[in-house]
Amino acid sequence: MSSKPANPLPPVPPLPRTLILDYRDSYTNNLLSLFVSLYPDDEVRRKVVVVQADEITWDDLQTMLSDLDCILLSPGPGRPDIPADIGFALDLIRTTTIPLLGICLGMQALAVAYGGQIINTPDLKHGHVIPISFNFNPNSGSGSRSIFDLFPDHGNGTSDPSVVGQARLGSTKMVDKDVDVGNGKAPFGTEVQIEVQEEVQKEVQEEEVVGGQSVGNVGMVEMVTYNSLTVDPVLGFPSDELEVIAWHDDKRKLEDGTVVPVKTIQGLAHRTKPQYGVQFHPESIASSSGSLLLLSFLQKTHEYHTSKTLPTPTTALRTGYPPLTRRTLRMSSTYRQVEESRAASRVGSRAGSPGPGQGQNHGGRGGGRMRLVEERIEMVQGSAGGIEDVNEQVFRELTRRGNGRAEKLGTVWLDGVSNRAATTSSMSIPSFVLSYSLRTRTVICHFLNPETSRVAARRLRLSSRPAVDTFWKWFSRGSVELRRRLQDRTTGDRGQSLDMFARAASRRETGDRPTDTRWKGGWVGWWGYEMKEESLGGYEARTSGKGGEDEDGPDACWGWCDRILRRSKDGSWDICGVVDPGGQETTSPATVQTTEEAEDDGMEMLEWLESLGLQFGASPREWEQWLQTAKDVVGLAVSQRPDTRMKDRKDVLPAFKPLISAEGYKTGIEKCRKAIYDGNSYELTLTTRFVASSSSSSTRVDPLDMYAHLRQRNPAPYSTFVHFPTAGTTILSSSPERFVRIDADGRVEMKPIKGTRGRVKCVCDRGGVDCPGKGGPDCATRCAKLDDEVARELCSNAKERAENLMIVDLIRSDLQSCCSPSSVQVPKLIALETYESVHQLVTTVVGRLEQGISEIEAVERCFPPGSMTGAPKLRSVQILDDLEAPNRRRGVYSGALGYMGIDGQVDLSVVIRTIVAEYEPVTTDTDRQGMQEREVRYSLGAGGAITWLSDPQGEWDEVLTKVGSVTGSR
Ligand SMILES: C=C(O[C@@H]1C=C(C(=O)O)C=C[C@H]1O)C(=O)O
Ligand SMILES: NC(=O)CC[C@H](N)C(=O)O
Repeated sequence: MSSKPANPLPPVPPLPRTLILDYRDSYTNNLLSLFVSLYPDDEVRRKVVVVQADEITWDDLQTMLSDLDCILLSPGPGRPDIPADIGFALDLIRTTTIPLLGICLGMQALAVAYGGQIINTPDLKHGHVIPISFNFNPNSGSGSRSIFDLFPDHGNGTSDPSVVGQARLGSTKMVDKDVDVGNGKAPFGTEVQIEVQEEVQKEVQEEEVVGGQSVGNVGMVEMVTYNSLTVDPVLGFPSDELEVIAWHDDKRKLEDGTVVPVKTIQGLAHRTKPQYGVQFHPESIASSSGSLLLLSFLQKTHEYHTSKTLPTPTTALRTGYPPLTRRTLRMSSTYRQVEESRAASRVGSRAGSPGPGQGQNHGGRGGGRMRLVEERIEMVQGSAGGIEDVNEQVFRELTRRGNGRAEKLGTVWLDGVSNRAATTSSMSIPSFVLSYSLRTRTVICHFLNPETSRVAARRLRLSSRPAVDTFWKWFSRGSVELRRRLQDRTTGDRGQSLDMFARAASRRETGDRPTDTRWKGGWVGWWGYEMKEESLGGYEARTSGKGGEDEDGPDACWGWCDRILRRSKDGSWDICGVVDPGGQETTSPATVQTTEEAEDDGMEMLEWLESLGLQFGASPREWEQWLQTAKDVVGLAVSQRPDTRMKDRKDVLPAFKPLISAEGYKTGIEKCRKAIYDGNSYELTLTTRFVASSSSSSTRVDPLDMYAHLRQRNPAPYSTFVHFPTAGTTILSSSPERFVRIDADGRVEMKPIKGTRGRVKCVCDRGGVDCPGKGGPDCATRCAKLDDEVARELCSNAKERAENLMIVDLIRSDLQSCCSPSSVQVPKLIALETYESVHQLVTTVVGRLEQGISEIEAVERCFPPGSMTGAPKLRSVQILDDLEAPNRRRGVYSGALGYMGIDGQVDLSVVIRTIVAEYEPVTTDTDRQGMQEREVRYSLGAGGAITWLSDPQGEWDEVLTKVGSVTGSR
């Protein structure tokens, strides 16, 4: 093969005003990536708008039409012949005159609008890259009915089929024969079809052998498909109206088992109107030449608007198109959010939309004068135990010294453990804890009454306007406002004041990476899976799915941690946190109401917390005390002999039992496959839970002992211990999966995992009789080799790669809703990562926050984690709500756990491989004594992504492997 340089990009027309109607597909926003490959971000933001199809009416659309130059109909779940799925699209297709491009569901709608029928595609394969053959017109330009005219290497007289595969924008093969396919004369799916297909294949082969000039009009390109349904090429195919311009050589299994070749329609064009459709997904990260397809459509759009036959006003657009009007832009929820946030930040010190009373109390209690401070303790790891054991000792010692605060309000340990390298570890005791219940729309704040040192609780009902005020929005506004108060810091009289904001601001301009990305204090806690009710557009909560009373733990819970003890990778320790030079030691009891009954309404977060007498930073004296405590704690721990309890940790975990049987889970898998077959989902992350209770164990085990066991036997990058007794919840996590990390300068990174294999481990030294390497002197080497083979198989497994790709495309689309469009990139696609007990396929997706979007809003827009839902997210989540034991919530499992720092940094894991301990909340001193007696319910969620190709037994085994990585039972 020669190495001719890629074709230059064909001329790009002025960007027409484009409406993308989103049918709640989780990929639609990726179309923006195609636009920004051709036009600058700013222009795309002004001229391209994504609107949820179910949020506008046919009448709304009529009023928008004069503001639009072309329309894209997105992919989506469901069927184009079901009105509830497709809305007014069929009317739109039949009546509109402006250019229109339908993608997947959108193309199917094009066919149905003109009388076509929808059937199941013969060979369901979601997320696979398949070859697409297409027609093109060598003399493209007006009159051509194909939107493949620009595909390499066509139209510039340099067509050399032997090199086209290396062209910049994708791999394409050309043949030199004009084959008459699918234009109505030789309908698809017939005997003739098969002959045609063979003929095409022969031509392709001959062409490759001969390697001569391509003058013909059939090309090939590789694209990703996500469809279960397809346009029937034979029955009712509206050949008077539509022409087939692309197809895939597929196969269909007949009832007698024989497999026959068939073609599936992959591209359509209207014979007279500027309307086109493609069945594949040009916007997928694994599709090639998607931008060329869009460019071709936009060229056709421009040709249409500059055509002499059209009325004058349209012809006048020859030189460019105006931006969309604000009214049209406001139909997009992303636009509205960005606009609101920007307006709010222009108002001055206000963060989000000001709520009632916000800002009235800002001058109080040291507001605006807080500083981030960091001080080294200079204590390096001692000789006792391994480095990780020292961490544990420090944590235990810190808990003991918490003056009862740890016992009453809780402890957090952002651990992160690795067997391979030393990691950082951060510990803290919250000064107050917020928990939120979706059912009552109430936030409860637990804190210590400074007079009595007892736990006090105050409730706040969010305003009665759920659409306007969600916990996400309330919390985001308050947190942004809190962050603002750090901005005017001056350097402290002692210690190093971290001028995070000055640096972050300059980094935004220079693009440098922040140097210190460690946690510096702020919120630690979790977003439970059910918080999707307030984050996922279009979601309708099941009324019966809220669980019984005993299941009613908080849906989100965040503890404020302003004093942190941290260990660096080199083993040294430091303290870090927020200091409020004007802060006071005690709060005037007169300002604090501590009764459970007191309930506030609709106040903004800061205003409310301050009315309770709470502070966000330590006073200088408290900071001194903190430094002393930290020194003592670390000093003692590093000099101590290892705690003997650490030595023998066998069997500290209770025996977990599955909530449903293997058969029950497999029935769920079949239901998932049915939903996929029907076109309602492409992939569903089906989960279940394994449960245990303290009453079922013979001896009561302290959750911290359990966690200590877990961090040793299954070290994971997101190992975390969060203990919030007032919320009745303790979390023991060994999650390997990053949900989202956001740097202080707005860089976002998500790392979805899909594809799991248990590792092969030599167990000879543990007296294993059934060692996979069969024992003997070379057993360890044999096991390592087997382990390698397992990893290799995983990496090349088409089904696992497809599972990963589907989530990656979904996550790219999630990020497109909060990041600037051209910043969303995939630096690492489907890479192997190996952990203590499993191999995983992991992808890295990055972006940069759109100005005006806060980090918590970004988390909200991506929540719940796509790897726990499947795709498309909304429809899949609704299906899973019904499938997974309808009376149970997923709770903490499947949500996000970690920190949201005061400096704007966020690091959250996906809550998997995690034990959640739940009990009656401990809120009074009497209760606390009773805690030893109270029953603790432990649960461990596990599941996996189900696709059409799933094997039920294999999937159940995968669930057991995941559970086993936590319990050690496998
Ligand atoms: C559902 C779980 O894991 C999810 C599913 C995975 C898979 O299907 O391979 C991998 C990681 C997680 O995103 C779980 O661990 O419970
Ligand atoms: N990605 C899509 O748009 C899918 C369309 C349709 N639901 C199908 O399964 O065929």
